[in-house]
Amino acid sequence: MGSDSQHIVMLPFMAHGHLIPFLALARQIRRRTGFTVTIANTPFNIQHLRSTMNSSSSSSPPEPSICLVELPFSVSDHGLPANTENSENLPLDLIGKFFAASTSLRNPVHGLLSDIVAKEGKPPLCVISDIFFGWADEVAKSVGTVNLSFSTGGAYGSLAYISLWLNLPQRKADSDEFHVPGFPDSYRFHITQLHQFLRNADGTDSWSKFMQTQISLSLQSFGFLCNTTEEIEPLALELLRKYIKLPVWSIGPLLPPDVLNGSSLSGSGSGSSITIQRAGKKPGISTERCLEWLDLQSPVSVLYISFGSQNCITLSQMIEMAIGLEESTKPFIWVIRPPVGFDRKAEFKAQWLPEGFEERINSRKQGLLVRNWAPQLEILSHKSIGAFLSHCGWNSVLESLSQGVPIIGWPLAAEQAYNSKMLVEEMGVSVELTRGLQSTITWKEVKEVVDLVMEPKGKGDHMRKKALEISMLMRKSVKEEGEEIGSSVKALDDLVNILLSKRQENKPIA
Ligand SMILES: O=c1ccn([C@@H]2O[C@H](COP(=O)(O)OP(=O)(O)O[C@H]3O[C@H](CO)[C@@H](O)[C@H](O)[C@H]3O)[C@@H](O)[C@H]2O)c(=O)[nH]1
Repeated sequence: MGSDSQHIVMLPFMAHGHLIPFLALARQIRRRTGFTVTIANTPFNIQHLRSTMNSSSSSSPPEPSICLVELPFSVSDHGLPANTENSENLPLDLIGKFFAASTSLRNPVHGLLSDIVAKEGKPPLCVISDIFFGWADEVAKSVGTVNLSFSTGGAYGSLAYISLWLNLPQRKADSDEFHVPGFPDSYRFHITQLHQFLRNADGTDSWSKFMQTQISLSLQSFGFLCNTTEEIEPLALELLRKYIKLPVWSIGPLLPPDVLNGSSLSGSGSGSSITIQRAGKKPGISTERCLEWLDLQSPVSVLYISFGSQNCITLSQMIEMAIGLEESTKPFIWVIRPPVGFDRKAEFKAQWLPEGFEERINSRKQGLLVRNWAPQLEILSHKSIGAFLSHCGWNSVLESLSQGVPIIGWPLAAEQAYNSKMLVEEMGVSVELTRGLQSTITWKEVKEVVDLVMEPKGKGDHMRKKALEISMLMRKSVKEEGEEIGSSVKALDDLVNILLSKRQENKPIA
């Protein structure tokens, strides 16, 4: 597909779990089409994206540039403390304010799109906006283009999230288990799978109002993009299409190119031969140190533990987890963030863990604690990794499965519990340890599940086999050359062709 001086504008929500796949999609569009791609966001997040892109270009072949535009956004105008332009540092009680504040980007986005029209003499080919930015549809239409709503989740998780917020079926349920519109009758969701915001929602509270408004507006878009593939979520995509009544292009998994184009998988991972570019955030440990530590471990023996870019567990849950890990004697890497209720930027404190824990696991060479941020993809792609204890954020799920690594789920927020449900019930690549912050998990339960998955010739082997099959399907879906172009690459080509032909016909496409 040749360059045709077209321009696409992308609007991610201000959270790492959204910025990362948006950037991957921007790169994919740029590589595949040569179009100009602009990502617009608040100043902090633009700086983050800029440093991610700069750090990638040092060892990879140079990539065509993506334009980054800063939109004015003042946290104090919205009653938010300093340094909260990204969800990572927000305490739970301010998350609602943060979401509400995001609607203030509407006018700056309108200004940006109008400037593009004035400068280029035509509107951008399309806007691709986060599902939380439902207002972007009207803004796109007002300058004569279309909006595509992009869910950075998978198809199953997105459908559950959309339907739960729009219908609040738990309100009408007469038991803890209930049906969610859009899913077959036999699929039951449990009240404990809903985050407290959703559990408390009654349609009049501020969360319901935000979610119902933004999701409904998003569903008026020209189409819907989903970070998944036809191969790994065929049924969920069918259900999603039927439910939202919009064309859905599945253009994932959106991962750095080397992750899926790298050397063939062996065992649980592709080994450290893959160079994966991340950053923008400083790891709490150097990648070299992590890989050196992993090199000392046996293949498929290490448990990697992380709860993503913004979630953390409670102090008592951390203590039980630590005891369970120590008792299991299995090697592990654990990304430690301040427990719930502590300052999100607090320095690591030994009191968060049982007395002498770090010294003991260091002296036995059993574990490695990483403060705040780990080079996750590099870790997951190392051959010593046997499983990932994860909150089931969708990027973590895709990254884990792309490396054939099975999952121990501990969903905490957003659509994570629905992802976890699918990983267990549909894909057979995960066991759920527990869910939520209310869970009174004990160290014995931690040890039991870790043993179940990590013992050789145990359940983990079966899950690993399934995860490896999924990783192969992912590779197939992003194949860019040869006779069999992958389904996700075709989906992106198809979308671009539709947008271009509408424009050439000079038909109004909104
Ligand atoms: O120490 C860390 C922690 C995270 N990451 C990266 O950060 C991203 C985290 O994304 P994800 O696993 O999806 O978790 P969240 O940051 O929690 O993502 C939010 O966005 C996702 C996509 O919409 C949703 O699925 C989640 O529920 C929502 O919490 C991944 O790419 C990780 O590789 C690191 O590199 N190092």
